[in-house]
Amino acid sequence: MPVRLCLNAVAKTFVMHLQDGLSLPVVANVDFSVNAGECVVLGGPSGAGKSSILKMIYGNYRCDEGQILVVRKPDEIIDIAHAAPRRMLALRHDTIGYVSQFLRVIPRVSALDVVAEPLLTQGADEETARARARDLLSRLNVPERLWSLPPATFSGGEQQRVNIARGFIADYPVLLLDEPTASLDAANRAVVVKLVDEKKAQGVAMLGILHDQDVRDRIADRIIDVTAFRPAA
Ligand SMILES: Nc1ncnc2c1ncn2[C@@H]1O[C@H](COP(=O)(O)OP(=O)(O)OP(=O)(O)O)[C@@H](O)[C@H]1O
Repeated sequence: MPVRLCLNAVAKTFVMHLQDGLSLPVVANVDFSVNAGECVVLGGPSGAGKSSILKMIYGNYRCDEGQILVVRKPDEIIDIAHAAPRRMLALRHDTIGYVSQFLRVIPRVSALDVVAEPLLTQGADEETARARARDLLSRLNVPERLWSLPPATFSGGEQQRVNIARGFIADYPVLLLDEPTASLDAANRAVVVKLVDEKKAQGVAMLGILHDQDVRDRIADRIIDVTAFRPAA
């Protein structure tokens, strides 16, 4: 399967401006790639830099060195490390999705519309987007009586499942999974495993952080140990 995401010699150092410019090197020489149709999981102990790598790929953290190459179209490869903010926004719109456990609640927007929105912005018609949103909410066992309500008052677990539905609904060639199953029950963890399998079958390249050993064993095609990228002392 073709490569969709490739990190070359990536490095990140945090500079603490309020602490006399103290510098905290987190990762260096990060080299790996993710192919279409596979799910790669970042492993390693707490503080090793897994989230920092994911955040650099999504453009939340600046990448200090190296290249983060993503294939947007067969003839368009973009280096996220040097992408302008506008280009990064375009990538988030059509190329890279991010599924986390936390829902950013939008006031007065129903759960159904929160879930349908990423597909609508990718150009799907309203009927298709809402049908897919209903399907995902129902698969993730969000009670139908909640679909027309804004998720602000939902329980933590319900909000999390709305967020997962929102993360999986659109058709991104690259999907970042940031602890998507944290605190889900076994039945809903199994649904997420199935959703990941379906994305693999569609050729989506996924990179994740998953502390849940059982889910990791079921979805990881490869585990990359981030301690290998520890900066030299
Ligand atoms: N915005 C930031 N400013 C300063 N230091 C940061 C920042 N983000 C992360 N770090 C530091 O970088 C190191 C790696 O953090 P990161 O969250 O990437 O690790 P992780 O492997 O994802 O850990 P965990 O498994 O606990 O989530 C930590 O020492 C953390 O304190």
